[in-house]
Amino acid sequence: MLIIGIAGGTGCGKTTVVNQIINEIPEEEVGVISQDSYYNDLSHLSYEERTKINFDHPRAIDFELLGKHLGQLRKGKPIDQPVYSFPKHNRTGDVIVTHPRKVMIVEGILILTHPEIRKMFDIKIYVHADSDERLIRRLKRDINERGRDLEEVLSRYQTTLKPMHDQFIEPTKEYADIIIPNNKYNTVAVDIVRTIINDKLH
Ligand SMILES: Nc1ncnc2c1ncn2[C@@H]1O[C@H](COP(=O)(O)OP(=O)(O)O)[C@@H](O)[C@H]1O
Ligand SMILES: Nc1ccn([C@@H]2O[C@H](COP(=O)(O)O)[C@@H](O)[C@H]2O)c(=O)n1
Repeated sequence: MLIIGIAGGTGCGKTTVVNQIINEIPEEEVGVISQDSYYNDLSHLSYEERTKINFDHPRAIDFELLGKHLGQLRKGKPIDQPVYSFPKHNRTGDVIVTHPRKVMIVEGILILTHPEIRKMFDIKIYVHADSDERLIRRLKRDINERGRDLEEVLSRYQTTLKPMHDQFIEPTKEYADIIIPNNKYNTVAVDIVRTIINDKLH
């Protein structure tokens, strides 16, 4: 099994890059795990309390469960990947049964911050886009798809997102084997990663 970790700040285009990479790979050959599925279960908190959580700090992630799941996949066992709801700021209680594949891609802002998780990746990729570009993308996406408004996104950006990005996320670029510049769609970089994967598959 080849496990590829894809990190980078919010809105840099991780999900988009992953979708471009797996686009032409048969479903039974590749699997995707999103770090967002591993936000801590916050069912013990009220909705109001959950809105105040710093979701950009490594402590917000259940790395223990993520590590356990990656270990199970390596051993050829399927996992129950939790389903996350951004509008509810919590796990939904549902799971997606994720089967081990020859290539597993793990994507998320904080996945390279954790030493044990980092060690589990055969290839580490960091997707870079400038912070103004990421903020614009995040605004549009969170308003259209994640049930947020302008005030929510900007206030989260100023209070937690930007400081956490500078403190925890951007520094993990140094661990990357490959850095993908993604201010514009980068088809060349996507093709290179696809070639590496195809090499593993055939
Ligand atoms: N290279 C790009 N140029 C313009 N928009 C992009 C690009 N990559 C992604 N987007 C858009 O930006 C938003 C955030 O991208 P997404 O892949 O969800 O980022 P991430 O997973 O890193 O948070 C999405 O609406 C997506 O369509
Ligand atoms: N309830 C939540 C949980 C997380 N976020 C934000 O999501 C971002 C990470 O996801 P990407 O797809 O953008 O990589 C992160 O910056 C958190 O602020 C949220 O808004 N609400």
